Amino acid sequence: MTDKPRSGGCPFHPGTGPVAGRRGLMLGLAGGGALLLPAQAKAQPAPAPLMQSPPGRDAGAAGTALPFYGPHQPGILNPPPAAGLVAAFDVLATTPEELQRLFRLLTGRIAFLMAGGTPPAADPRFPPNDSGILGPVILPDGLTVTLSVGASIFDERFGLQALRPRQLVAMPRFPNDAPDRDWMHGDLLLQICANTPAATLHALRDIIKHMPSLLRLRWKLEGFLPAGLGDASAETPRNLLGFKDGTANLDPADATLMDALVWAGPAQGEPAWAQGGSYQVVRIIRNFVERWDRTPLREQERIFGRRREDGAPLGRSAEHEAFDYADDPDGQRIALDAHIRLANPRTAESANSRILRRPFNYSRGITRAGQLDMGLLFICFQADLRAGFVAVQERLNGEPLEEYIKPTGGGYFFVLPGAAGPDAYLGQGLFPA
Ligand SMILES: C=CC1=C(C)c2cc3[nH]c(cc4nc(cc5[nH]c(cc1n2)c(C)c5CCC(=O)O)C(CCC(=O)O)=C4C)c(C)c3C=C
Ligand SMILES: [Fe+2]
Repeated sequence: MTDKPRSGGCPFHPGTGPVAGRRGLMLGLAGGGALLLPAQAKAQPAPAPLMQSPPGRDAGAAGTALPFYGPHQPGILNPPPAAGLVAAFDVLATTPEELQRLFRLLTGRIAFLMAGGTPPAADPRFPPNDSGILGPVILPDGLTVTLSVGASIFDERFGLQALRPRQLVAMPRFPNDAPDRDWMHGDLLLQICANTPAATLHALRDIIKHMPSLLRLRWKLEGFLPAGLGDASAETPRNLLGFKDGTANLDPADATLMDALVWAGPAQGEPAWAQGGSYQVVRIIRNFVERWDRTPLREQERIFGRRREDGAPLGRSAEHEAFDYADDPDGQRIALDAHIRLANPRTAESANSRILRRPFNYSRGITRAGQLDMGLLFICFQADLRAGFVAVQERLNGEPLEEYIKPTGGGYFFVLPGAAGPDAYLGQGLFPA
């Protein structure tokens, strides 16, 4: 993580915010617990045990608070935890001033939720201050909330047309797509990730409750990973087609690589305010799992170009073995139209199209035809949308995997730069000082 934690309290609940330290952050809770908040998700000792933890939960994990303040928002470089959802909103604000108020309010809620604390008791004649689903003390549980904007926020409503990130448009339809407009686009997107679904839903409900006149939910999808990655050394999680997904991802610990391929700014021709942001692509991709489960293993592996059992590239012996296609020009080992070969042909030219993937699996009931409605909540980040996602997707168009997948929703968004400190707010650069 490149986020630098700073000291800061919640503007709504003074005294509940974290106190910054170089290596870790201590948070005092009303319930009597003391939490060690790791400043960097990797290279940190295990969080200190809590005196008060939810029954049956790993106390250390529940107490983990990730830093919110810094040049970039959280939820991009830190390893994805077990639960992640995306929620797209239409903005009900009608003036630039109301939009600014919305960004300030959102920032305050996110800073509070990520730090954790005790909501103040309310007069019982009024609605409680908190949903209560996490109990009386809100444990951060590795929560990150990442705020992005869609192209529509730059329409005529708020006078922001000249500030639109230059590649931010409504996501177009790709050849294999079956777009469902009820599950697409949005003025704002929140990506909410945590160790448990309860923590993500708690955060979503808190945010919705606190800004009823400013936001309307447009669509939402909850995702999960078989076991949260927790740290970078954890085993690569499997998708719902049974394959390890994330093996050849960019290394988020490589700051030079992140600067070149993930973080946008004037170097990519973006407006100055966008420095430290990133293009976020969300794709809801249904998997036809009934058909997949009746497909021979050899065919499944040919389609991806990797072994199902251990994720090794076909013809190699280990998941993370370095390789390219120079010794396999005719596709004897890895077919020319295998997913990994099209996605990244490993040529000098395709090096520019590498993207940071951060997908979750999803499962949302059944279709009208009585089939399982599950698949991949594909999420990726890049500094340059055309050079990144669009170039990769165009190479994938027509791939054999398409027989088993159907993209139905999602959108293009731009992750706002991080809030520098407690006096700053997300989206601040969009408004005159
Ligand atoms: C446009 C970008 C991509 C989409 C959309 C996409 C969908 C998708 N992918 C899988 C499963 C796997 N993908 C894997 C690798 C991989 N995928 C992409 C891009 C998109 N995938 C890239 C850039 C890569 C890395 C290629 C490389 O550098 O070698 C793998 C292999 C393991 C891994 O490296 O992660 C799997 C498995 C599904 C199921 C899916 C849509 C439903
Ligand atoms: Fe993929």
